[in-house]
Formats: sequence, C-alpha cells, structure tokens
Amino acid sequence: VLEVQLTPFNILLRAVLDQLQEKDQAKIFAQPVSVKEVPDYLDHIKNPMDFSTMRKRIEAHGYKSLEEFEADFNQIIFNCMKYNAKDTFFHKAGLRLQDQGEAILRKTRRYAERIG
Ligand SMILES: CC(=O)c1c[nH]c2ccccc12
Repeated sequence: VLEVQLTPFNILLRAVLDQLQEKDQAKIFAQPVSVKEVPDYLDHIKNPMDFSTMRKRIEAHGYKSLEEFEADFNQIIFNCMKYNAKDTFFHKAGLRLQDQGEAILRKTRRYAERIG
C-alpha cells in the first residue's frame, strides 16, 4: 500500500520501541543504569544501553536497518542478564522482556518484509 511505503523508517522504529517499552512496566530499562547508584556498573558492562538512548538514536536517524535497532535492544537484555544474578528481580525482568520483545520483533520483521 503506497502511503505505508512512504512512512518514514524512524516512525516504524518509534512504534516498535513503544511496543517494547510497554513490556517494561517497572521502567527498569527506560533510562541508563545510574553510575551514581551502581558505581561498579561500568566495570562489568562495556556497552550500556537503555530505551531512552535508543529513542534518541531514532530521532537522530541513527538506525540504518531493523538489525541495528534489534542489536541495541539485545544489548539491553544482554547487559541485564550479565550484571544481575539469576535469582534477582532484574535478571528475571530481563528474561521476560527478551521473550516478549522477540515476539514483537518477529512480527515487525514480517511486516517490514511484506511492505518491502
Ligand atoms: C537494568 C539494570 O540492570 C538495572 C536497572 N536499574 C538498576 C539498579 C541497580 C542495578 C541494576 C539496575
């Protein structure tokens, strides 16, 4: 459908990011992990990522492909699972976000290939 093909890519990414953030009700992943709150965080996590940083990159047209967008989402999950021990609320929240996010991204890939 023509007007869909004219929909700027970053509007699609914003819609997907909104769907992913809906799965983060506790807003654990909304902002960068505070280095003030967690002084040793950057000793363990070399590539911090969060939803606000992703949103800034969308607005800066910083994603050339869905794969680049997914890589940042996966970084959020990876960091969370690495820093937080298995039996923690945060680690479990990371697992849930991974499952629910993967379902959203699968649908998005199918949609993106359908509109060409
Ligand atoms: C996403 C994440 O790991 C965290 C989000 N908020 C935090 C506070 C303390 C330690 C880790 C976190």
